[in-house]
Amino acid sequence: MSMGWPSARAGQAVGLLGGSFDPAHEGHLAITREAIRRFRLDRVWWMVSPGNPLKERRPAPMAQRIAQAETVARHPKICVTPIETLLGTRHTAQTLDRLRARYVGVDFVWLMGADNLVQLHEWRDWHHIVQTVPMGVFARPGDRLGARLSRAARIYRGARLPMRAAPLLARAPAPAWCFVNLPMSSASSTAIRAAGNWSPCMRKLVKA
Ligand SMILES: Nc1ncnc2c1ncn2[C@@H]1O[C@H](COP(=O)(O)OP(=O)(O)OP(=O)(O)O)[C@@H](O)[C@H]1O
Ligand SMILES: O=C(O)c1ccc[n+]([C@@H]2O[C@H](COP(=O)([O-])O)[C@@H](O)[C@H]2O)c1
Repeated sequence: MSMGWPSARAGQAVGLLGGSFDPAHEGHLAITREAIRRFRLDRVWWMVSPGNPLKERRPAPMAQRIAQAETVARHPKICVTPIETLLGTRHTAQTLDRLRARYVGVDFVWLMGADNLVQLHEWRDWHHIVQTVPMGVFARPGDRLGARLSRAARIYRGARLPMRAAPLLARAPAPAWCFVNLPMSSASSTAIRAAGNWSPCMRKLVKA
């Protein structure tokens, strides 16, 4: 398990999938594979969050979520990282500012599911986020319409790129975003927790 700083060179395009990963699942992997292919990304960092500022529930311990996410991230371009813990940040706007200062010349793309576009206007400094990083948004069951009608989508409708321009997203000046209509995955951490599947999966990991 790598708990250090992930590597990236100037000129590379790096997707950032921030999340609780409590636990990680096939939905995370599916959107990451699509992002790599459609946005021509060199790497995707799964940024395992110390805790979503809008969620009251405390997630499982960081080391446990990282270890489990690494078993799901079966792709040579995915790096699972606790980088927000290293940076000492929790809000995405601040994380992005720190990453840009540390990884000069790297083109970052923010990746998220449609459920997060629906509530993006509740995030701290959300206009700053949209205006400084291109974003790839992925359809999620139940959230497609809500995402289309969301405040962020309406305010920034002029910055939406058509799918045929997806290969240019990482190099596009913000604001710029793409909505990806992929075969949707109904996987969710909430469903896994509700089914009580987190603990058995960790027991297997501990034994291995
Ligand atoms: N099945 C999915 N389809 C599209 N996007 C997804 C899917 N699962 C997760 N995501 C996106 O991945 C990011 C990280 O998600 P997160 O770790 O919170 O998982 P989650 O399944 O949404 O968790 P929870 O159910 O606890 O809210 C978010 O931007 C989320 O929208
Ligand atoms: O910055 C904020 O205000 C903010 C509010 C809600 C969520 N986020 C980020 O959105 C990402 C997805 O969160 P989650 O819990 O849906 O996996 C994760 O990186 C969070 O830190 C960020």
